[in-house]
Formats: sequence, structure tokens, C-alpha cells
Amino acid sequence: MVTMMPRPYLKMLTASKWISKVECLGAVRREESLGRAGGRVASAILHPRVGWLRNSNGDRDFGGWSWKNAEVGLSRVGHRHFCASVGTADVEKSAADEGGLTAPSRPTLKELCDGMVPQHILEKAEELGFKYPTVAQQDALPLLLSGTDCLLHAQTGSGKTLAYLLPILSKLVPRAAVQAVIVVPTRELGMQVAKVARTLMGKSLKSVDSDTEGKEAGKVAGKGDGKGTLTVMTLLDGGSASRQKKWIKAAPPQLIVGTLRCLIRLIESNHLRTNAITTLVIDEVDTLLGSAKEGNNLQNLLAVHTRATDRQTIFASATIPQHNRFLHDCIQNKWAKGNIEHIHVSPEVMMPLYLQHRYVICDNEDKLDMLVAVINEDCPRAAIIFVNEQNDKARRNGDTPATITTAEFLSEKLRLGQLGNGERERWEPLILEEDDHINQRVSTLSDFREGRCLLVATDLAARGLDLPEVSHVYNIDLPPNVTSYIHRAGRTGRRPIEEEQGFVTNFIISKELFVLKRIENESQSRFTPLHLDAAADRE
Ligand SMILES: Nc1ncnc2c1ncn2[C@@H]1O[C@H](COP(=O)(O)OP(=O)(O)OP(=O)(O)O)[C@@H](O)[C@H]1O
Repeated sequence: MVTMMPRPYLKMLTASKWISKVECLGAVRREESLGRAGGRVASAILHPRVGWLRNSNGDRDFGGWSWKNAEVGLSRVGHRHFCASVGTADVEKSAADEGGLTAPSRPTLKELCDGMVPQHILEKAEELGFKYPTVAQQDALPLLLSGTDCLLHAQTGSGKTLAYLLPILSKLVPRAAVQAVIVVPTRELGMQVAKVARTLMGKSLKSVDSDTEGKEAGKVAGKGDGKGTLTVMTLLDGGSASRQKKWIKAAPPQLIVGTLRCLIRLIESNHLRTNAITTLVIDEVDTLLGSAKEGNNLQNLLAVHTRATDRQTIFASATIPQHNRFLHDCIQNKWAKGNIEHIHVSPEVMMPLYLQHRYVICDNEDKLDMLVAVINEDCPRAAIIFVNEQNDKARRNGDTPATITTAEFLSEKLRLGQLGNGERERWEPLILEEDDHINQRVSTLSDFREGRCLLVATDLAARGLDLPEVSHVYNIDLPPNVTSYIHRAGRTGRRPIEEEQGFVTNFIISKELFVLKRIENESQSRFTPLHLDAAADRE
């Protein structure tokens, strides 16, 4: 099927099987991100922001190949995305590529941040595999590094953490004052962000213990001159308040990653002084502002305990419902300066293109059997199975939470040899939910990161968690709205440079089909039914 692509994506397309000439307007911003491998270009996906070619193995590659005059057959895949087949012979070789594949001419992270981020941090980033910026980082870093207040609005897994950490880390100086605060909604996300910050800052010199696990605060080498040291401290829900107060005094941090309740508690008890804060990041801002528990705390932190004029404020999330309203509120309520910039990366594409959304219609009582069948078919590298949190009524009645019934069902199937590939230990399901003790939550996540492959979780795991091994997400219960769906789905497909395929499968009863269709429309994605019988027949 060949489809015309509307402006501003491509122009001069002909409605024949092969498009004779493609000229890029908005669609392929960087010609150099088109590529070729092994002399054969098999397909291309035209993304409104990036264009790339895939070779016949599905690998992405870059080369000095010109997009112009390539023969492209376009077919529509979803609302705004187009799949293209590109004829090899007509892909024009650019003058820059005489000797085979060349490096892409888009800037490296080092080039993009040159002179604004210390070299040792950029070198560390490169060591970690962050050689080229993601699209979100390329769009955001110039503004973030200039000190402008920003609303960073980019897909899940697009690399927002590194984008806001680089400006922070490049400004910290080793004096005893808190200079930057990153607010996160959950303990798990806080630990993850702090870990990235510490890794970027370099080798740990010494570990200080502000929290129960003894791992969450660390002194790290600072500024590359070997003299000053910087401390990244976490102040997270579940940690001991007295220990946090003790450590903030004993090892004054320059950067704090915290949950609102802990931050406000320490500010109001005068253990945390805010007068030297020059950067304030609110990660997952929409969930914090939307929460009855946290909304007031956040507003107080933004406008009462600190002043927007004294700091750079960065709000980040993949979903900011009614973002214009939010920007208006920011200015009106003095949560940010009046010149706040909205960096909206790929606004036309709400979820990564390389996610595949599927659904299975079945009765409620068959959902778990269906789940087992789909898991056996998929054989995921790692998977998160989402269930809804237990409501208050069920809690009061003493009902068993869905996390436990699901995990027990899977365990039983595993015991009977009806689930997985025989590696019993690896397939034993883990559970992550709010009610677990924090030490249990820490060890669950670390087991999952270290190779266990099934995690049954509530929405506690939906925001921000970066588990790149997750190849599949299963929604046993449909999330209540498109925002939750986007975040759950975003736990897979988290390799922004590789664009590795991730699969999201929804188990619904027939009455829920209209809810799924609403999510499909609002997220501008395409959901396809999964027919298990057909799959079984193929075997
Ligand atoms: N420049 C880069 N090159 C390669 N990988 C990167 C780069 N920047 C970030 N990553 C990786 O991308 C993954 C997603 O990054 P990150 O967690 O910051 O996404 P995010 O935008 O915050 O997602 P979410 O909205 O779900 O919180 C991480 O595994 C991170 O290590």
C-alpha cells in the first residue's frame, strides 16, 4: 500500500508503488541519520523528527548516503508514521562517503556540550555508551545548559534524565550548600536518578549512609581537579527521618534527589536550607501535581520555600496533559520565570514508534491462563505484568491483592512446568508494590535487574523506572487513562539509540474494548488483536 504523506513531512511524493523523489522537510531533519549497511537498505521508518534506514537485518546504521532520489515505497503504519521500502540502487552516495560508511555528521554529546559541561563528565557519559545525544537531548541541552527555565516534554525512554543532569552537574561546586534538588515521585526512581548522577560524576571516594540501605548517599569525586568532593544525597520516602537529619548535617550535600514528603519535612524542620539552590528539577511533574497528597507540597516547594527568580527550574515528563494550561500556571503562580520554554520533542508521536501494542479479549477468569499462553509464546527477555492497585474497600475486606494472586498463579504454573523455558529460578515471579517494606522493594528491583525475568507490579513501577532488559509489558488490568498507559508501556523499548522493539499486550474483557479504543485514539497508536489460536496453529 502506498500512501501520500502530508506536509510538512515529505513533499514531491508520487502515488506509485515507488516514490521517485523524496525531499525532506520536517520529517528527516538530519540527512546524515539515514543509513545503509551491507550495501542493502531494506526499509526505513520516517519519523517526524528523525529519519533512518534499517538494513535487512533490522539494524540501524549510518552512512554518508543521501536521502534524495532514493526510491521509497511508503505505507502507512499508524496515524502519522510511515514505513518505507527503499530501493538500494537508487540511494545516492554522498561525496563525503567515498570510502564506505562514515560517522554521522550530527554532533556527538561532547560536541553539543563543549565548553559547557566539564570534560570528565562528558568522558564518563561516553564511557557509559552515551556518545551521541538522543533527539530529546539534542533539542533540550542547548536551552537547559543556557540556564533557561524549561518544561521538558519528551517520550518515555528518550533520555530526559541525562538531559537535566548535565546542566546540574556542570554547575555544582564543592562548598557546603545544597545547590540542586531533583524531586521524584517514588523512592525507586530517586535511587535510579542518584545512581546515574554519581556514575557521571566519577569514582566514589567514600560512601556515606543517609538512609536505611546505606547505599544511597555517596561522596563522589568533583570537578575533575581531584581537590573538591561533591556529595549526592537521597532523601526518599521510607528512609529514617532521624538518619536523614543526621547525615545532612554530617555530610552536607550539593545535590539532593528526594521525594516531596522528605524534602518538605527537612525544610520545615530547618535541616535543609534552600537559599543556595540554583537548579530545581521536578521529574514526572504531572503525577506530582495531580496527586492529592503531593500537590500542595510541590506548590510550597516551588513558590514558598524557594523563589523562581533565584534558580533555574526544569519540569520533566513524557506526559503533560493540557501543557498550555500548565505553562500558564507556572508563570501565574511563580513556579518558574516568565520566559519558561516548552521543549516538546516529537509532539506528533506520543509513544516510541518501536512499541507494538496488542490486545487479547477474554473473560476475566481466563486472563491469567491467557497471560501464561502469551508469555510462553513471547518468551520475553524480561517482562513487567501490571495490575491495578487494590482499592480501599478491598483492603478493608482483607482481599488478597492482585499482585499476589497473579504471582501465585504464575508460580504454580512454573512449578507444573507450564510456564517458561525450564529455568525455574529465573522465571519465579517477583512482586513490586507500595505495601512492601522498602528493603523488600530494593531487593526485588535488584533481583529483577540481575536477571529474574517476571515482575508483577502496580503503577509504582510505571513512572520513570529504567529497566532496559524489559522486552514485554503485560497489562492484566487496563490502566485508567491514556497517561497511565503511556507510562506503563514506556517501561519497554528503552534503548533510545537502538530503537529496539518492545511489546505491550493488554488483556481485556469485551466490554473494555471501547476503553482500549479510546486509549488507542488518544495515544495515536495502533493496537492489533493477538489471536492465540492462530499462533498455536502455526507451531
Ligand atoms: N545519549 C544516549 N545514548 C544512549 N543511551 C542513552 C542516552 N541517553 C540516555 N540513554 C539511555 O536511555 C534510557 C532511557 O533514559 P531515561 O531513563 O533518562 O529516559 P526518560 O526520558 O527519563 O524516560 P521516562 O519518561 O520513562 O522516565 C536509559 O537506559 C539511558 O541509559
